Amino acid sequence: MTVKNGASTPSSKIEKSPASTPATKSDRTTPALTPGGNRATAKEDKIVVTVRLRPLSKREQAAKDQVAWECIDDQTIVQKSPVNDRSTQTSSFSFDKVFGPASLTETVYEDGVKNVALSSLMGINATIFAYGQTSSGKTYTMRGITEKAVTDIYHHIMNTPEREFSIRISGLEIYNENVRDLLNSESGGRNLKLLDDPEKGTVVDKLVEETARDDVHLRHLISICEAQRQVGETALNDNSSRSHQIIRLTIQSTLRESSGCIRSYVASLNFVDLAGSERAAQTHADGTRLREGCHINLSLMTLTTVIRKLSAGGKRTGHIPYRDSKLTRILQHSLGGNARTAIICTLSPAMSHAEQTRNTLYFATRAKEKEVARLEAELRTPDASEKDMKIQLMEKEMEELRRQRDTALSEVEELRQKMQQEEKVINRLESPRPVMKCLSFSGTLASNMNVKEHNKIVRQSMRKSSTAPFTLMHEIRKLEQLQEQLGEEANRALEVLQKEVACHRLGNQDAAETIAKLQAEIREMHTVRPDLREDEVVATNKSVSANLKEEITRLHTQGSSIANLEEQLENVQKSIDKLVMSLPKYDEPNGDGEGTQNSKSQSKKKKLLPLSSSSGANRQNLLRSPCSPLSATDQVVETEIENRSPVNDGIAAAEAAQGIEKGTPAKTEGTGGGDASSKEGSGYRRSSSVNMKKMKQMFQNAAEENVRSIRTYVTELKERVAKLQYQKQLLVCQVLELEANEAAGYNIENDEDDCEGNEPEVSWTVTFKEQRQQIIELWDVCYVSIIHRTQFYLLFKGDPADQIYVEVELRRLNWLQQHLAETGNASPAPGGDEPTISISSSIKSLKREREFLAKKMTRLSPEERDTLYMKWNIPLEGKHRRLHFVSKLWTNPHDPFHVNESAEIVAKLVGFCEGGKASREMFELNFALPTDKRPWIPGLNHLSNLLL
Ligand SMILES: Nc1ncnc2c1ncn2[C@@H]1O[C@H](COP(=O)(O)OP(=O)(O)OP(=O)(O)O)[C@@H](O)[C@H]1O
Repeated sequence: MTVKNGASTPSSKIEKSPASTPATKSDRTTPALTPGGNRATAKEDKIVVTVRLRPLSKREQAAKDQVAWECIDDQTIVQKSPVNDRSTQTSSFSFDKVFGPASLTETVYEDGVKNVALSSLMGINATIFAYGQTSSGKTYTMRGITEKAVTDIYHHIMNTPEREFSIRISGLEIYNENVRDLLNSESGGRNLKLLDDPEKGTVVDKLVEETARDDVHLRHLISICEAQRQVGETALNDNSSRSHQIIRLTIQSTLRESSGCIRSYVASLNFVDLAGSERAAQTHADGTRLREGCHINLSLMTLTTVIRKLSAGGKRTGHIPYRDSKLTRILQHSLGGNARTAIICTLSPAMSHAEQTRNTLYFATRAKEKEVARLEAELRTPDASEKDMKIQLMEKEMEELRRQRDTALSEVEELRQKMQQEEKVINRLESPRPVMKCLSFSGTLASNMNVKEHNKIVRQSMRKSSTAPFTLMHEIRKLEQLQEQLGEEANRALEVLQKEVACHRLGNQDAAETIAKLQAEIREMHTVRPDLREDEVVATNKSVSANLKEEITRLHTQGSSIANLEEQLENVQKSIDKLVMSLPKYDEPNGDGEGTQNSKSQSKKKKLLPLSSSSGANRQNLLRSPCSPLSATDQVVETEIENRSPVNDGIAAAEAAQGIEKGTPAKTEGTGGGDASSKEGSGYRRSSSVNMKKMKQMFQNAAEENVRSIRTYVTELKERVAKLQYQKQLLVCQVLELEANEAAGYNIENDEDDCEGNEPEVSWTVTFKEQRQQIIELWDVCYVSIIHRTQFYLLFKGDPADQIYVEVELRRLNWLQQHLAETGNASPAPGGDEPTISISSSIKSLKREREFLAKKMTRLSPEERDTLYMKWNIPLEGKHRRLHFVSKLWTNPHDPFHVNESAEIVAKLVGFCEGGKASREMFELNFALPTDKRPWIPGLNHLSNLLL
């Protein structure tokens, strides 16, 4: 925070009763801190308070109302008063900025709001309030401000290609302490509940939150909120001046690099258009007495009280009544803590409204006092710049923690050895011989009693000095054990799995090669031996089929080992989960910057999983996994530095407040160590200056990071297993195709001929797109299972390694299409073992599948369902809307957007879409189902029969 010295504000020269204004109050104590703002650049303030004076309205002009206020410079507004006015009321007010009647909203935004609003892009919560009496211009100002903020936000996004942004929006209105969703027209003004979330604070239950696709979409959603509020106005008459509107943007951004680091910001930006302030003022005018018939706006009153209490700053203010109203509960984190706030107080210039205007200015003054109080409190610390330096030191120390941890561990090791030696010395002292030796050696001890006393003192002093290292060592040993347990278990399991997967991959490669060979042979037969007789072709087909069958049998035997493999993967997953559960949760400071002494039960939990030097081998193994390109500690450091959420800042603040000295070992006193402690092992003293709590946190983070990387690795393994399974099934398809051709007496079409004409330079990407589109269209005409489509679509996205799957799927579908065309609606062969695939059986299967998915719609919340119904034009009041909705999925193969969305929805319904990892999780899920539970995949009925 830069503080400019000096200049008194212009207001101090004009004020009639300076003592009553906050400006002079501050001037008296710390002249550099006038709220008017020469003190500091507004952009650095946590609360920026500005006022905007609108022009006289037409109505006021018509009523010949007089202009009562004047902005004499860009920070001061004064009341014009008749010459003979002897009132002692304050007539001059100073703020960060004062905007006169000619000011544009753009200027108000640029000078009073922009910096606060844009801090939300850096992970700092920000709130913009418009406060003022009815018709003073709150909505007028707030609309323009919101519009400009949206423009700037998207401008920033465009200019920050290295980060990926996501913006979510929600809107609500608080009227008469009822919370109404402004984005959900169907809620019919339902009062939403407020819930206390231990992590997020107060949350509005069932509030719709939409993700904005782009700026146009975001503006559209904002306009829906505005429109909803207007609907409410008509229905509730006067509610515009009594209701508060909050539009909340949640802005999240992540660095687009595959470093595996979290490196993300998330913060909310609230635009709050408050109710007319005269409601609160009326009640104030009467003290706390309720005026009969006048409905008091509880939220606004509480907001005023909260601001007043906060403005008492360093003085003991006691309880801050955030919870007394819905508005202050919802905005609690934006009013206190590390959030940034801009308050725009809108004023009518009319003489007839002078009193209300004055009340608004008092409110603005109190709000600014809050900032002044904060700064004063900051200045009361011995040296503000020293505090800044401490924060910087802390940040630097984050980088050094890894090194310090290693140093600490090796020092502990040294200490342990030293102590062992000391123990030996003690033992020698306790035994008779060493006593004699000691006696004879020193020659200064007069009696046996003296020797005993001496030994006792030595022992006591050694034990005292050893208390802290013992505790630390004990702690570290426990951590090492846990770490080793995790490392060994995971490494052992992974090693086995890696081997098995490699074997299976080899086996399947063999199979693929066999097919390729067989196909080549067939091609040869057609090209080299055109003279081949039909019966010879059939015979050859049979042998091809037999070969493939052999292959399938082999794969089938592999099936059980794949199942084993999956089981083992599950076990690894479970043991990892168990270990993760056993990881202790460390106390974290709360948002108010106070170190939370978490519940006793938490503090009783087991301690940490460190990466200790002695478990270096395990650590190396774990970190060598493909998903962990950075060392865990690097990641922790980066995450902590990047993630400047108020909570994290709170940690730093809390520690600063507790006066934790970092990197200044000499100042730290060992507990119970006494002189002996301070003399003994300076190495340990250095390590003990490292904040133990932080060090533990580092260990925990590192261990968790390892677990995460193992998890990712296991997920990858699972994916590979799923692909192997799929490959196996596709091979079965080939046999099926051959058999069908054989039964129909066809020669095998050499589809490879199609490929021969392809220019080699045609890129796989282009081919993939074309083939996938063909596949999508064929799925549609063949009534293929939509779960299968979803799986395939999400799993095979154009990776060159997918080529074989895409080609075989295309081939299978071509065959299926032909087959369906030929069999038409043929019934199953009477007495036949295998059901014939027909159009009607496929349609039936598909219908059953849609019914199954309709039931799965319960996986979505009612709000999610309603949003989807609206989007997909399903009447919300329809009786069978779930089925109606599901029946629309995967019905338009020509619309890529439709296809993509259908796939995502189906994936979600089946339950493998969480965390946006549909493609990873979905495949295994499908194959995890017993084949008899997946009867809807045409063609796979055959396969399962063959496989069983
Ligand atoms: N700075 C301004 N310049 C010109 N006209 C303004 C300005 N501010 C407000 N107005 C006009 O004054 C009228 C009242 O403004 P607005 O509706 O924004 O007030 P409000 O404080 O939101 O009122 P309410 O509390 O009833 O919602 C509107 O017609 C608006 O166009």
